[in-house]
Amino acid sequence: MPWTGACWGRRRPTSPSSSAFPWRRSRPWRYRPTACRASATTSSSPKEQKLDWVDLLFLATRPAQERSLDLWPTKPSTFRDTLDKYTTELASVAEQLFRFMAKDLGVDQEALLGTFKGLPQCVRINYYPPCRQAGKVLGLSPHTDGVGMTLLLHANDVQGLQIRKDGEWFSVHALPGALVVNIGDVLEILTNGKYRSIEHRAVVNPDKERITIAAFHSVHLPCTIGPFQELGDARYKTVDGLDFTKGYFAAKLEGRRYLESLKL
Ligand SMILES: O=C(O)CCC(=O)C(=O)O
Ligand SMILES: [Fe+2]
Repeated sequence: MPWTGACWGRRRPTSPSSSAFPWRRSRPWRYRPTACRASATTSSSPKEQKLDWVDLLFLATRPAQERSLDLWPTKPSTFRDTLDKYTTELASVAEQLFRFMAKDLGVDQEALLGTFKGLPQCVRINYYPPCRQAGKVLGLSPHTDGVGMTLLLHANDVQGLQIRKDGEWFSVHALPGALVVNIGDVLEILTNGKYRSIEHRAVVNPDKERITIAAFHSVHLPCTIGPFQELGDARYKTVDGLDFTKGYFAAKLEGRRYLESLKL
């Protein structure tokens, strides 16, 4: 997403120790409010407020000058290099997918790619600890991604992603090692609703920890986000890229979906 820097986030009330996240032993939690979404799930009353059952590490990975390397873990020693290589490969996958989509839609490839110029990218590494009362918590509450496209890897092949269709939740059974491609709000606007951004959430496993890596591919700022003219009468307002980002987070904090307000 179009944030910069990095953050250490803690989004659940208790925090059992874990060998999967060695940096947790060496550093206290650190927050950079300007660089992360550290909000808890919103609800009508603070008493009912629930926190997501997830520990997360959020890092800006592209463009390279946006990286806050001081916040990139140094343990294991392969972490930085591996993340660098992995995210570089993912950016190429995202570019190819954007090209295929443009071809499929009959819109100019370069115009579509121009919105994502330089392939700005952030990564969110999610660690969902097991929870005996899994039915009472959510790993990640329902949301849509405020980006073009998210590539999600089930790093330890434990399932838990669900999508909402026609008001019902369905489990996604990701193939081992496969990337799940999530369409984000920006692509829904650009494609005039031909590609729909999907509402999703993560549930927690009672016995197994779950680790996922979400790579968000967001717009290049400054830009404007609006439907391609080739795709018929606009069904969404055109909005400035920065205003979109602000609107997305403001609405999210209030438990609303910003995209709805952009529909014509
Ligand atoms: O971990 C998952 O299954 C979903 C992650 C996700 O939706 C996100 O990080 O935005
Ligand atoms: Fe998501």
